[in-house]
Amino acid sequence: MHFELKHTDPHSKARAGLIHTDHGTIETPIFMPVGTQGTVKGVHQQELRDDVEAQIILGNTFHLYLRPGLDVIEGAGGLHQFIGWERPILTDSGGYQVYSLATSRKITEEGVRFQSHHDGSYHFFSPERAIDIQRTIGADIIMAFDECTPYPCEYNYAKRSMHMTHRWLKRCITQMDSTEPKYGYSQALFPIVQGSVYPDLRKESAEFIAEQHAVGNAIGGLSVGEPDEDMYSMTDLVCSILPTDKPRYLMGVGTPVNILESIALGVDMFDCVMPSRNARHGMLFTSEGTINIKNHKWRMDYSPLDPNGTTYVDQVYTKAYLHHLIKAKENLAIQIATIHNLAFYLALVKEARRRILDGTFRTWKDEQVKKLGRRI
Ligand SMILES: N#Cc1ccc(CCNc2nc3cc4nc(N)[nH]c(=O)c4cc3[nH]2)cc1
Repeated sequence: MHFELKHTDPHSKARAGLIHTDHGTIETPIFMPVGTQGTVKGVHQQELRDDVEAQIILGNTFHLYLRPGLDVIEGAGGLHQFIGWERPILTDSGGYQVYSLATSRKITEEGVRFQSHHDGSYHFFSPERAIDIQRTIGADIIMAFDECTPYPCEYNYAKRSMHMTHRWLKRCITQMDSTEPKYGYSQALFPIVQGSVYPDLRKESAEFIAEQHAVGNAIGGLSVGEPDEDMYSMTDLVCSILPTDKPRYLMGVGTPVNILESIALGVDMFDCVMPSRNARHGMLFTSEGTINIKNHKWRMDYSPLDPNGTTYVDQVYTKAYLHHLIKAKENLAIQIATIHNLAFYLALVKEARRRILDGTFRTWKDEQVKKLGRRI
């Protein structure tokens, strides 16, 4: 994997680039739809490719390891083969999911012991194990095994947690360097910056991660309940330290406004369950603001989902129809709403990239931020 920085906006820290992987090239800034269990819920891989125009999707080590299990994925020849997705995949290492999902978990220097939320069985993830599991899943970009520091937390807790993540990172790098890809294409390891919302810890963590000279770097421990201002200030500080010639991935972010503001701070990659999760609850992101399609006001509104929408669902289906489907709890409702929201996120970052390249990003971003926050 290698990153080509094509252009940096003169009026902000926004960048446009290309990430070259063995499964194809990704244009940055990019949004990565989340396919936790090997599927972006409710959407076919072909729709992801052709209608959403997704360039890379996320899988999840913690979930895939528990179900369907590594034997099933390895037997298929890796996750790309198993799910029929030929473009790039990134897997998160499980650090965040163990912390947010496992029934019980015990963290020691060695790793994390946890109980499956499916059947109560006990499991153990060490940094080495997390790398081996991601080798078996076969994603193009894999994440270091870290502790996502909870928010809020005391300074000393954040410091101890960050230093353990740094020790775990060294173990991940050693394990990565002493193992090979299993399916014949290369895999890249991204380290993850921690340090909670403490500037001195964030600086120390960003400097430590930068010293590892990885092919890409992630910013973790954010979008965990902290105020947006803290997310932006920590992101700005970390991006000012991370190398400019490597992609920066801000994990778990976020709303359309969070994404545009973070692009302006120098972030290149994003993932968030929000567009797909909101879709399942009837919350649509549109060019004029957010819509709750369950609201009675849409019952006889025969206008398209989004007149400026980029995919066929935006033109073919009306607000009234989707209102009916979601009220009737029809499966098609989730499919239409999810394709719409994901296409909205991909179109947003695609337009941001175009604006960065033609030098109009800053004013466009400020206009968008005003519109996107509106509820209609
Ligand atoms: N709807 C919805 C919705 C649900 C959850 C979220 C928060 C996602 N935030 C988030 N994901 C993360 C993953 C992460 N993975 C790892 N390995 N490490 C992190 O520090 C980390 C931090 C994260 N922060 C945001 C929106």
